[in-house]
Amino acid sequence: MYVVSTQQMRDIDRFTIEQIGIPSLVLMENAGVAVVREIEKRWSTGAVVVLAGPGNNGGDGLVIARHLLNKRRDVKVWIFGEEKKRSDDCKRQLEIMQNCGYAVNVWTQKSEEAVQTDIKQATVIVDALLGTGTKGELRPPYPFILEKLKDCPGEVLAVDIPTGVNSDTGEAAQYTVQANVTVTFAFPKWGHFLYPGADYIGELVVSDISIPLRAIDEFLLRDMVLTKEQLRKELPERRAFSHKGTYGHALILAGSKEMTGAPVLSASAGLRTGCGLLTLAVPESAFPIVASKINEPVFWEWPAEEGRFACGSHTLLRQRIASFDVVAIGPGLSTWKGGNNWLREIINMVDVPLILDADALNLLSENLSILHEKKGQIVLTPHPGEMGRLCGCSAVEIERDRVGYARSFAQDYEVYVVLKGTYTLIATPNGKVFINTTGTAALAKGGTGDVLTGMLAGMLAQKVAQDETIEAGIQLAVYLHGIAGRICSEKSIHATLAGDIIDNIGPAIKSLLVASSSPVTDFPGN
Ligand SMILES: NC(=O)C1=CN([C@@H]2O[C@H](COP(=O)(O)OP(=O)(O)OC[C@H]3O[C@@H](n4cnc5c(N)ncnc54)[C@H](OP(=O)(O)O)[C@@H]3O)[C@@H](O)[C@H]2O)[C@H](O)CC1
Ligand SMILES: [K+]
Repeated sequence: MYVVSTQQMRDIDRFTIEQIGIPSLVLMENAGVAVVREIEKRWSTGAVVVLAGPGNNGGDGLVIARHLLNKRRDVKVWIFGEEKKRSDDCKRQLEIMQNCGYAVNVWTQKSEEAVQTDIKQATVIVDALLGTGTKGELRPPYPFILEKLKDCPGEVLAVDIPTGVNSDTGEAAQYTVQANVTVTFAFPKWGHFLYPGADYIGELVVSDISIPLRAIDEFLLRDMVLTKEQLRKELPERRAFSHKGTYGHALILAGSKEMTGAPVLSASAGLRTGCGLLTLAVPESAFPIVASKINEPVFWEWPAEEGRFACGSHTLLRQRIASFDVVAIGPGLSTWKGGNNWLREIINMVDVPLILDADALNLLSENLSILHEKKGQIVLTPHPGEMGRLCGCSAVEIERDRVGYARSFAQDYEVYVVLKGTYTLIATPNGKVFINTTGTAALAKGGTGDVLTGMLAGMLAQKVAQDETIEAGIQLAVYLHGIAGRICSEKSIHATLAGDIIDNIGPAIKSLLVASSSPVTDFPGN
């Protein structure tokens, strides 16, 4: 499913109206009807209050009110903002309401009590105050109204985006509507997925409003939200007549004397994700402990220096490199003086996909230019702190513009960037960004990153062995990691361990194969 910026959505609207010939009022009618469908599905009885602003978001609200009144629902409508500021389509909708004989209350300072009473009595409040046209902190009277919404007993449905959330950056105003459900139109906007705004969205429903498929090519849409429907087709096949060689051979370089758990987590996750063979290289001083914890990988005792990978030991790798379909480096590695050179030799040698995680990213950040010496594709999996070190800024700055940092880094260095977070981003060397929404707070624990690295290695090994491109493999691993986390969180969001995620990779893969009735499927170009 494509995700768009506010400007892209505006351009697509204009194209649909001017070039395709669908009048703006038809788009608005479709938007309103789509919201009514969701209201009827969730709240088939009870009083409704529609709060409408002066722009087209308010216009949508008036359409919603009209259709609900046509169904004889108990609806109170309030319109806010100065009369002279009303958009043309909002004015049209007001006239239509009058022609239908339906009352619309116009907000004035004196209406405070009446609005408050209506809000208190409502089963559902429709927030059609401001949508994608919002700029900056909310001006009066909106803060007052939103303050009242905080204590309302009913639920809130936001039209397009909750009032107060910036639809591009996800910034939230001091007063922001906390929605239970947000119904957006045609395509989700970036602000639906970026923190803190994403926390105000509730369930997200994307509804078709007659935007034509042609708009996708016309505006070169390329950024996407990962969906089950799309990824299901990408899952590597498991054929009856096959053997372990069919599903690829992954090499993971991980661990140090002090960190013996990370290699185990990564290797188990890789094998559970389905690769045929996995070789786990660990420094020889860590080998006895690691080997006592896991049976399935092939082990490789790497010469050690002070309990971590010894420098100057690459000849061994050079001799064996051709047997691997993917290489992952990083979990539990630790950092050391000269480590950047150690990594540089590997980057120079490996011509299959190379995943760099954790301390491999920290070693890399000492001298990023080694990325230009790469022979194959590189996948970096930073969390915001590691991304900050790579970009020379703080994690806070990264979080302020996750999409921008991930996209430009991936393009500048021609690598894939998997920027971890509640909604993990995947940025590609050619400038696309994918967003994954399957994350859960259960994953906010040490070791889950090691699991993701293993899953990436396991999935990419299969893709490479089957001569497929790695982009979908990266998407699948990230998506399934989140689903496995979600399955764990059904038991306990607090108590989930990284190992539990591994145990649920199987159920996660299985769930991908089950068709869902996800509401975020009703959009063009899926
Ligand atoms: N394809 C679609 O997605 C369709 C979407 N529709 C709906 O249209 C809105 C966008 O409508 P627009 O008229 O562009 O903008 P809004 O209604 O969101 O808001 C404009 C008014 O809000 C005022 N405003 C802006 N910022 C603030 C603020 N911080 N405080 C108070 N008031 C604010 C603004 O006033 P200005 O003085 O700033 O100009 C405007 O009065 C979209 O979200 C969808 O819901 C279409 O209906 C169908 C197609
Ligand atoms: K809104």
